[in-house]
Amino acid sequence: MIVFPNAKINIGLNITERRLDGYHNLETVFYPVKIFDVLEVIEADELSFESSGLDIPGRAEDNLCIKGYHLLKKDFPKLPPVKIHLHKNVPIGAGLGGGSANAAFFIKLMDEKFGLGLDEEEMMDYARVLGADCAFFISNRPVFAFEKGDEFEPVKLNLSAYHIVLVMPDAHVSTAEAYRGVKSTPVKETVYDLVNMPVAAWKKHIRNDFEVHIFNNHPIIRGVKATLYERGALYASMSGSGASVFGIFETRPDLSDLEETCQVFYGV
Ligand SMILES: C[C@@](CO)(OP(=O)(O)O)[C@H](O)COP(=O)(O)OP(=O)(O)OC[C@H]1O[C@@H](n2ccc(N)nc2=O)[C@H](O)[C@@H]1O
Ligand SMILES: Nc1ncnc2c1ncn2[C@@H]1O[C@H](COP(=O)(O)OP(=O)(O)O)[C@@H](O)[C@H]1O
Repeated sequence: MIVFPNAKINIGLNITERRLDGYHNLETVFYPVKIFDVLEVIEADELSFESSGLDIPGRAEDNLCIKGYHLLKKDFPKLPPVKIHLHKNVPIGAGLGGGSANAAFFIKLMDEKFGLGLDEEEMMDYARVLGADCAFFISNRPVFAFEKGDEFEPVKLNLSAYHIVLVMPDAHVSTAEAYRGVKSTPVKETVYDLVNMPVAAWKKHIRNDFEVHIFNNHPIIRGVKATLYERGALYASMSGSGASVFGIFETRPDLSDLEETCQVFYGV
């Protein structure tokens, strides 16, 4: 069975407070975008994981798909071993939730392939164990996310009339690095309401709290955002903890100069 896990972008990201468990409470809107990995699972004699495409840092046994398998196996001991092949295309350390999407799609695939009978809420509970933004990819619809980024409220947001461009500069930001340097600030207006404004008004109101210190550590990312605005973006922002930056345009911009140093995805 083959599925195509997609990426997400964050529209607004406010870190509202540090929690007693070491995590942070946040507010953001998760929006799915059309950049895809390919994930194939077949029944096999033993459990295995292999990948092609982009190199995934870390050991195969730490891959979120394998972690997802062990998590399900605890509750479904009769699950047979599987061979997992992941073709990695979504940039890593990009703030695009690629690993989380793989894990969530793995859970959905296993549920369907082996008739586990899980409903959406149950699959989201498994996903939450694997990563804060993992549960979003179970429903994979635009949501306002709060608490650790793993509680959701649906939002009516449709950006299909726009041309979204995603730029991945030659920089890598780990989620842990991003949270270590962030300053939490209370929100005056919630992004749940702010996304109802016209996209052209977002620039003045919607911010990503990680940008301040990540731009200082990685000025190349600040430069990409500035370029997107110069080329006519209605709104541009780093996604999640970076390093990718997205721009929302009315029409496809010319970013051929950026393509020399960055990976550019048009029309996502
Ligand atoms: C920053 C965000 C924003 O959408 O996405 P990415 O940029 O990674 O895609 C998410 O909060 C990333 O969620 P996720 O990548 O699932 O994080 P996890 O694996 O659960 O946590 C990695 C580390 O980040 C920190 N962390 C994560 C989530 C959170 N609400 N508070 C935190 O402080 C913790 O130090 C944790 O050990
Ligand atoms: N299936 C996977 N795809 C990508 N990264 C994975 C996966 N499983 C585990 N990881 C680990 O998660 C880290 C973060 O990956 P990713 O989710 O792509 O980044 P981000 O949190 O910035 O969106 C990687 O450095 C890698 O070590």
